[in-house]
Amino acid sequence: MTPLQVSLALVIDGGRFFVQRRDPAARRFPGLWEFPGGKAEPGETPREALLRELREELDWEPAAVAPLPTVTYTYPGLRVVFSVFACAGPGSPATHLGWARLTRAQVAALPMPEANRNLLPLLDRAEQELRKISAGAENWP
Ligand SMILES: Nc1nc2c([nH]c(=O)n2[C@@H]2O[C@H](COP(=O)(O)OP(=O)(O)OP(=O)(O)O)[C@@H](O)[C@H]2O)c(=O)[nH]1
Repeated sequence: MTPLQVSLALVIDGGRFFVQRRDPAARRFPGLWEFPGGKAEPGETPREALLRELREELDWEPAAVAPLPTVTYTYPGLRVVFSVFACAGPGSPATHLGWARLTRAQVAALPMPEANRNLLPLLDRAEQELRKISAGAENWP
């Protein structure tokens, strides 16, 4: 099974994570909550796919991006490799979907696609990793 490469953003502001609600008419996971992101196109790196999806979905560009460990999850007939990034920056993501900025505990209580249970431990690391790059790197404003 060739895995699907998906890039996801844990967008953090004030200790809260940005989540959006899938279209209730979507074919897969209608009405469930998810992190912004999507499938990589051929030839794209995970980071390029992330930035493109954020631009397309949210009209937003993160000022800081910290890679987190990759998570693999197998749905019936579909293996997905999630490249997860902690993201932060000024400005407000804009989406026509329902959205919210929630604490980790609130995110954990949401109806989400099954794979997202395996992403929850990364929420604890996300802020820590962003702090590291803000301490050392030039990609923080
Ligand atoms: N963006 C996003 N995708 C997720 C999450 N959790 C999860 O299992 N996925 C799955 O990862 C894939 C993301 O691809 P996508 O966002 O480009 O796809 P899509 O839902 O628009 O189209 P699809 O209906 O063909 O799956 C989907 O299969 C989606 O169901 C999540 O939190 N965020």
